[in-house]
Amino acid sequence: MAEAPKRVRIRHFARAKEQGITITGLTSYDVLTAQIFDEAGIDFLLVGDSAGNTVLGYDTTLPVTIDDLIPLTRGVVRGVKRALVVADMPFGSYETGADEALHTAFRFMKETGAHAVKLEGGVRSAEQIRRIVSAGIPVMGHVGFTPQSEHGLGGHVIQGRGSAVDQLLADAKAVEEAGAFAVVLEMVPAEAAERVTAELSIPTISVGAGPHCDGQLVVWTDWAGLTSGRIPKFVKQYANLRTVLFDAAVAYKADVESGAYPDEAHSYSDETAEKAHRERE
Ligand SMILES: Nc1nc(=O)c2c([nH]1)NC[C@@H]1CN(c3ccc(C(=O)N[C@@H](CCC(=O)O)C(=O)O)cc3)CN21
Ligand SMILES: CC(C)C(=O)C(=O)O
Ligand SMILES: [Mg+2]
Repeated sequence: MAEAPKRVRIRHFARAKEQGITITGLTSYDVLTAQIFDEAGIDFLLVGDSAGNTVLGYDTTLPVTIDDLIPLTRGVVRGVKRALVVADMPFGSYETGADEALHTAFRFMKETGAHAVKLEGGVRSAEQIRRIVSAGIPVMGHVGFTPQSEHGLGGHVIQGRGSAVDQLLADAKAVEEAGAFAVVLEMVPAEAAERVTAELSIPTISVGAGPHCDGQLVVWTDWAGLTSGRIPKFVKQYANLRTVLFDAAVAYKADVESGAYPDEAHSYSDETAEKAHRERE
């Protein structure tokens, strides 16, 4: 998306699709990364329930609660001037029906200042999306591989292969018809994502869904080389923060143990001694 908008709004998502301008998103879970990504011109920040993996150390997103995500989302909102902030609704916070979904969306909007919410599921979540949108809250959909149903789907399985593209398309269309302003396609073949993107009027956002979507999104800790262990095949690494921080920690420990840190420049002294020191210089 061009730098132009002062603040990214859902109309800029629609305009980007019309004009063929690609939308860029990253996850964020704290104020410092939000400031950096916002200054870099990233169009939207998702405070993902992937925080379960990246912040809280769980193996899946299933244990993540609304109360876990609210303070993280608040931090991200405080860090942005331009980017649109999307709050991810966690597992167990919207599935029982439209009332529960709207109640959860209200909590995120009132308690965090986020600009939109996201929830997983196509046909099965259409009533929830419709109700939240009718209350004036923008919704981002999420179809294809939906991590909150990882056990139901039987693992990290690519969705929409072969004839399963029909179900993918039906889910994406249900999200669009329910009033969502954009839809995430996660872990689907590039050809299937291309077809969905062509058939929808709202922008598609790829998470491992190839180059033909209207936007791209990635979990920032994977992309920056901070995540330990395996990262999904679709992630390209743009930095190696794990090595940067490891080397810094090793150097710091060595300096502390040798007495090289803290030196005079990084210590306070008595005021009068400090003044005398300055006068000597
Ligand atoms: N750190 C992180 N990155 C993510 O992309 C992410 C999360 N956490 N948590 C929520 C979901 C879960 N997602 C995932 C998790 C794992 C794979 C993965 O390991 N995929 C394998 C192939 C499948 C397998 O063998 O398990 C791959 O190599 O792409 C993909 C998406 C995407 N989301
Ligand atoms: C992977 C993205 C789409 C997500 O839902 C998350 O980060 O929680
Ligand atoms: Mg999520």
